[in-house]
Amino acid sequence: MKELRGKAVADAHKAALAKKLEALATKQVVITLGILLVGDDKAAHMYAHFMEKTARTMGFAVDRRDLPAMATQAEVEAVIREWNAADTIYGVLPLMPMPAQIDSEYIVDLLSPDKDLDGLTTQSIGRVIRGKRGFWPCTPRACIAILDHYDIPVAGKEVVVVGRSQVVGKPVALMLLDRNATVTICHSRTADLAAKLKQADIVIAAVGKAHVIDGTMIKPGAVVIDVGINELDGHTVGDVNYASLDGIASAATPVPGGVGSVTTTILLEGLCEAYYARNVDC
Ligand SMILES: Nc1nc(=O)c2c([nH]1)NC[C@@H]1CN(c3ccc(C(=O)N[C@@H](CCC(=O)O)C(=O)O)cc3)C=[N+]21
Repeated sequence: MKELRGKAVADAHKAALAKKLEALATKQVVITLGILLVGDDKAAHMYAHFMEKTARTMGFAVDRRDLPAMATQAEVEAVIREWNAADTIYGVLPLMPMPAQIDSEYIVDLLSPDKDLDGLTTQSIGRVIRGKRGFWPCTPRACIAILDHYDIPVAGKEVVVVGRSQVVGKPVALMLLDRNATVTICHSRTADLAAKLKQADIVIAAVGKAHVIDGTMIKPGAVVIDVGINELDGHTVGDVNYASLDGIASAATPVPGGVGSVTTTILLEGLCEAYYARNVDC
């Protein structure tokens, strides 16, 4: 079974991005990423840390705001309004989930769609549905980047997406539909998940439950893209029991070291696109 490592994909995208940034560095251009973290969700803190570190290493500026778990709606809104109006802020990453007292859907839709790098706003989702250019959610884009990097054909293939979240399941299904796959979306109410999975040439696992899928449920030769990032006995594991795929799947992404390690670079590509979108003459 071929291991679809995210690092090779991230490195290829980073190399192309570094070239673009080199050209901008000569013009003393400062491109700032706004990172908004509210509360103490562990995964959100981890991602904010990865994102800030990678952004600074690549030469971007970062304005990171960590608000306490008891922050008020007004305090969170104030940061988004400030960044919407700030010329040097080209993109914003509002980490999810936010604490229960915050209306995060309202916060997301307050964000200017031109700075919505993670494709969370209603307008960005609408662009995905219409197949229009714009900021599509980064994790689905990372899945597609991995399939492209390893030359895995999608057109005409049976794809089963497991999970129907707004940030992964639904957008990735639409993006694969856009590439002429035949897509089935399975979820917690699907009657016979194993039977559906057995039809799949490509499986996108985006459930958020450790090892909910194993090799007995996979068609021999299928490709498995595992979006899950779960804790199990102190380790990070995916939605798929990776070891059980051996001898069954033809290729699969590991967790960690698969999709997760690509999303950071995809978001920073969007940050650079946002700069060019606003400075078309450059
Ligand atoms: N608006 C928003 N967008 C997100 O995309 C988002 C979010 N909020 N909130 C938090 C979750 C979590 N998340 C991760 C992405 C990559 C890794 C990652 O790079 N993981 C590495 C290492 C994992 C490990 O070593 O534990 C890997 O999979 O190789 C982790 C976590 C994005 N999130």
